[in-house]
Amino acid sequence: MKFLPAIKTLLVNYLNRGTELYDDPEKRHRILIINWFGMVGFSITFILGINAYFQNNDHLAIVLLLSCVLFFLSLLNHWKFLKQYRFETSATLIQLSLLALMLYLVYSGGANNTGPLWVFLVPPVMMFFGGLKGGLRNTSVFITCYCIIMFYPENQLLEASYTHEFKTRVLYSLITLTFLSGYYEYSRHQSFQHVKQLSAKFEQQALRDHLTDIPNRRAMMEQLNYEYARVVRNNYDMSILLIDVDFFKKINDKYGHQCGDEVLIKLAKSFTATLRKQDMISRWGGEEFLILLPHTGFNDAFEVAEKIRKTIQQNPITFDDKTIEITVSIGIGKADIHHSVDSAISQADEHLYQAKEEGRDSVYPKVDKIA
Ligand SMILES: Nc1nc2c(ncn2[C@@H]2O[C@H](COP(=O)(O)OP(=O)(O)OP(=O)(O)O)[C@@H](O)[C@H]2O)c(=O)[nH]1
Repeated sequence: MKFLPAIKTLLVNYLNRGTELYDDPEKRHRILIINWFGMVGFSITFILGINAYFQNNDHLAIVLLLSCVLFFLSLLNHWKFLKQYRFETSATLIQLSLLALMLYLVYSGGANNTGPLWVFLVPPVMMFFGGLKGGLRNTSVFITCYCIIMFYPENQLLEASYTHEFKTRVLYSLITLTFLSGYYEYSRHQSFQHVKQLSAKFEQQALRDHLTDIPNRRAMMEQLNYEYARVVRNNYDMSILLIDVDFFKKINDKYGHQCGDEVLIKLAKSFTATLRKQDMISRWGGEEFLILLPHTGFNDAFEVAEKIRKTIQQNPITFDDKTIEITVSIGIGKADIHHSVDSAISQADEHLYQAKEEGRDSVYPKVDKIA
């Protein structure tokens, strides 16, 4: 029994082969199905083919072993083209092999006239591979072919012989199963879409600050690293502004925490309105905001910072009929091929400290202090 976990790992690894190449869950699902059905189809047709051979049912043995080869080829093609997403061809090949095999079993009766019992595989497998639309289309084509073979006048298209009741019962069951499989596929798709939307929403929420509804620190770190990769590639500058609200504790103490929250929301809006489209603002933490200015050197960053400082200073915030004078201090940091994102953040932090030391309502360094 010790080998059971090893077999399980082997099977899971086999089934997931190639799924790691894609992020899209739909593609991963399709790869999983091809791996799974390719293996099941290959094994079953191989075993039944050998069995038919030993029972001297040569025709059936040939058809089954031929299908087995087709399943194997589709798997080979699938693995070969995994990275190019050309495994659609494999999916089509598997479906065609299955449909042809099923029609042959209906026509010939298979082993002791039990062949038509396999046709119940068709609706679920077609839905798995083709989704609701493709599955319904392929199953309808199959049912039409089934009807032509089974109900052609005087059984001229049949090698086996079945009773009329048997043919119709199989047909009714097949149609019922088609509806059930279709409904199952529809619900699966709906739940899948729902989960996808939810996870996109959560992902979005995880990157936004709940209070101000601007990107949070995590989102900013992602963007800083993304932007820095471009800085290194193209050898240009980028600047960051670290903004801190002056004496914010006093606002909370004097007007209450709710007012403090409102001030932060309005400040976030004001910063956003002042910036260019390509700039990005984030709530860095508490009463601190960090702005990313791509493609911007110290001089231009200073101008932007001054504009922000003056706008805040000249536009007091109103809350419950009270007018609250606000000022901010801003530290500038610069990243280039020699200075990483982390060093730019530390620099902005030091400069913010200098701006506070200068008496607040200030930007540091000043243009004239920039070498
Ligand atoms: N209302 C509100 N207050 C916050 C929030 N986050 C942080 N604060 C408050 O912000 C205040 C920051 O105070 P300090 O770090 O002492 O700084 P300051 O009063 O702004 O003084 P300086 O930075 O030196 O000008 C603290 O009282 C925090 O409780 C928030 O989301 N909402």
